[in-house]
Amino acid sequence: MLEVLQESLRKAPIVIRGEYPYFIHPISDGVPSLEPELLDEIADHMIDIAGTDYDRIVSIEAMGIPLATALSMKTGKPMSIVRKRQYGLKGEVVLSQSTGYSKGELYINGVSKGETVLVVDDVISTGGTLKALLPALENMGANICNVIVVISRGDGAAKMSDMGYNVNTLVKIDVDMNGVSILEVAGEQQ
Ligand SMILES: O=P(O)(O)OC[C@H]1O[C@H](OP(=O)(O)OP(=O)(O)O)[C@H](O)[C@@H]1O
Ligand SMILES: Nc1nc2[nH]cnc2c(=O)[nH]1
Repeated sequence: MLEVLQESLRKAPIVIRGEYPYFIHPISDGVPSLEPELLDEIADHMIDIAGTDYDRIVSIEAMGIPLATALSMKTGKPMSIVRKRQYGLKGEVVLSQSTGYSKGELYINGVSKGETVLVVDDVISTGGTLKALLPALENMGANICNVIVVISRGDGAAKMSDMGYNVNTLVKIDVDMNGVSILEVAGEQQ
C-alpha cells in the first residue's frame, strides 16, 4: 500500500533547523523532484478514501497545490487554493494561521455557501492550519465531506480529532537526525 510514498519517505534527507530535524520530501517541499508516479498514487488513494461526490477541492498554498491539481484532473472537480496573499474580492474570508514555525494570514476565495468540499493538504504537524481553516469553511456555509492530509508528523491530527474533526492521513511518521520512520500507513494493519 502506498509503496511509492513509503519508499520516497525512507529516502528523505534531513536538515537540522535550530534543533528541529526537518525532513525534505517532494510532497512537502517540491524538492528535489516530484515524480508523476507519486502524485498518481496519492491522488488514487485520496479517491479511494473520499470518492468523487463533492463540488470542490480546497487546498492551501504552497504544497497543497500539486496534490489538488492531480486530484482535480482525475476527478474533474474544480479546486480553490487558500492563499497567503490578500485579493480583496467580494466574499474573501481572512483567517489567522499559526504553525510550529510561522504565523500569518490566510485568505479563502471561491468557496460558496452550500458547497460540499474535500480539503487536502501535504502535511499536518501542530494542526494549527486546519484548526483555523476548517471552522472558517464551515462558517462560510461549506459542508466539509472529508479532510485528507498525506503526511502526519506530531500530534496535530489527534488534536483535530479532539476538536471533532476527523483528519484522514496517509502516513504517520517520526523524524530524527537519522531519517524518517514510518509509524503507520493508511489501510495497513500495524
Ligand atoms: O499542522 P501545521 O503545524 O499547521 O502545519 C501544516 C502546514 O504547514 C505546511 O505549510 P507551510 O505553512 O509550511 O507552507 P508551505 O506549504 O508554503 O511550505 C503544510 O503545507 C501545512 O499547510
Ligand atoms: N517539509 C517538512 N514540513 C514539515 N512540517 C512540519 N515538520 C516538517 C518537516 O520536518 N518537513
